[in-house]
Amino acid sequence: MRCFCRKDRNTAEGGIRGDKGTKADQERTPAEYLWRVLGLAKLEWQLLACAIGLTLVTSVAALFVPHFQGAAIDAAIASDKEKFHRRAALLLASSMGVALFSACKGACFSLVGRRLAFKVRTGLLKNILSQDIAYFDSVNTGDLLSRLSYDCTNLTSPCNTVMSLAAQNIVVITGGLTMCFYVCWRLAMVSFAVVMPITYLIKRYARWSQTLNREISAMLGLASNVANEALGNVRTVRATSSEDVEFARYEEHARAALVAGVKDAFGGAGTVALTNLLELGTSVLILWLGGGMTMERPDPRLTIGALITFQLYFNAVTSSYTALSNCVTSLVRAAGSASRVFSLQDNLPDIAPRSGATFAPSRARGPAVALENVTFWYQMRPNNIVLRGMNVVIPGGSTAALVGKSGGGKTTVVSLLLRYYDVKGGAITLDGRDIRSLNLASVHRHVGLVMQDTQMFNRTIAGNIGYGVAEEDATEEAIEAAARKANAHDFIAAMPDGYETRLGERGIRLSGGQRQRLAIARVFLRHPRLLLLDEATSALDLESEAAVQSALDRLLALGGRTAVVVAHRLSTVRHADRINVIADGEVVEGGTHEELVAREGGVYAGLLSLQERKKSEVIAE
Ligand SMILES: Nc1ncnc2c1ncn2[C@@H]1O[C@H](COP(=O)(O)OP(=O)(O)OP(=O)(O)O)[C@@H](O)[C@H]1O
Repeated sequence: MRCFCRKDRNTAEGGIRGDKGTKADQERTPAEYLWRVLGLAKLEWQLLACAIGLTLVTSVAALFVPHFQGAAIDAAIASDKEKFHRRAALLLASSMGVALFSACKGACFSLVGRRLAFKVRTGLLKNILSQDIAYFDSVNTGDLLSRLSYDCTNLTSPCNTVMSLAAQNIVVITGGLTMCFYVCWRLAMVSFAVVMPITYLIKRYARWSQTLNREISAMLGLASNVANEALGNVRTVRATSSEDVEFARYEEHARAALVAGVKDAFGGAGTVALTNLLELGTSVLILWLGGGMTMERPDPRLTIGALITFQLYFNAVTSSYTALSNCVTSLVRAAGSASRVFSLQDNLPDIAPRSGATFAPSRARGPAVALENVTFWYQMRPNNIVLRGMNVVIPGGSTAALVGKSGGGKTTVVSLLLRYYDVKGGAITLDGRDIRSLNLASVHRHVGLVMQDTQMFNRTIAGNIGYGVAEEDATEEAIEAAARKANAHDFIAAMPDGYETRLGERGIRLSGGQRQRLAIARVFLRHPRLLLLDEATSALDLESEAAVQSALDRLLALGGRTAVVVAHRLSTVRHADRINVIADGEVVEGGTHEELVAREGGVYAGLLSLQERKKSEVIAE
């Protein structure tokens, strides 16, 4: 934790970060947390009102139990049978009332708690998904999963116990104290002197426990990240026999969480032991003083029944007080988790996905795209200027290629066109309108994307092709037609379950070329106006490349669209209307294939001859 705090906030992992930079993580006090949870609980007001009503009834009924118990004992000592039977019947009725009402009350609070947990969890995931891509560059998935599971549980689990216990115990404490003073004020004055030291002890422990629990959350987040990474890359782990290394990394973080948990457990046990000791000591004191009062002759100040009644009320008050203090402890502890959940839930992304004007490109041709003097760097590497005043003009309906050496900034241009990030200087326009003024969802509706490493979901093939397309457009026929155009139908039809075949996590049950063809089918189904192809064939072997390339050519031949093609292999962009050669974040050359080849000593001509030489070497081999 200390190392984490020492890191440069610009590039450190974790914390809340938007597209424009880091944001302060909000610290919440237990009171603020309580207020916030009550705000959420307000939405369940009918159930909550019912639960609180039942709590009051239960607590009042519980207050009568010791009274009837003491009265019955006094009647038994006085050998008054009739009075004894009446008191015993009242005792039975009040005990049965307590049992019944407390069961109903428990069910109501439990329902409120579960509904709260559901709201917090779903709200959090919704908010995580709307965060800026810059945020995902800086966090690890394990930490997010830990916030969604561990912190959400930690945050909401005290809710139902706290709300249930707080209401009940406040009634018991108020009523119990009144009854204690009513039965014997002298004994009451002596007994309640223990309250102060107990309060102090519990307060100290709660603060310490909060720090420890924040540390546990952070460590579990790190551990979960290691597990997530190791399981996601399990093939690499196996191929390099690194199971022990990954296990050791996981164990290190899990052990740190365990050590903090053990400290918390010992601290909690110590506080409970001291509190109990104080309570037991006071009980002995009550017995000693009260017993003396019952033995006074000829007029004892206290009957034996009254002493027992007092003792029962005192026990009820102290155990309610301890329960109430535990509520405070768990609230303080939950405040640590609350800050991790609510700070993320409150964070509005810098790039608002739902605001802005609707984008509607013409159906006849795709949108005109322009990069005007664009400057850009990534938040995580502010010293590495990726684009330095880049200018690219792509007329509507044309195909523009971006080529150049690795690391030049080609994929970054695609990310900016998708508005994963906002430019730091200059502007990107679609049909002359700044992309920042447009509604992001309406832009994405018209974009078809094929990346080098296509992402698939653990759903059926049909579900993957229809991903992100409105249900009415993703009919069986439309999906099959798209798959045929993408050269994917044959291999899909050869599978026993056809279009219903499940792909496994990240589409692991398909080859790279097959995944690419599904991605192309997905694009066919979307009828995009703007096509973005980022190194779509560069990770494939020659045979897969041919199948994918012919599907891509079919895609590019569709009318009414603008295309931006990023390619390593220059043969794939030969027919582009304009080829932009990018180096060090700038366009250093531009023109058609023929124009660029004709340029003596040009970068493109150099790259092309290098690639031709390599190809002929491979063929010769
Ligand atoms: N998410 C990121 N955070 C920080 N730096 C990044 C990020 N993505 C890319 N970079 C850096 O930005 C620069 C440009 O990367 P980019 O991926 O745009 O290049 P490219 O021309 O597409 O390369 P390639 O052809 O190898 O894909 C590189 O220096 C890279 O290290």
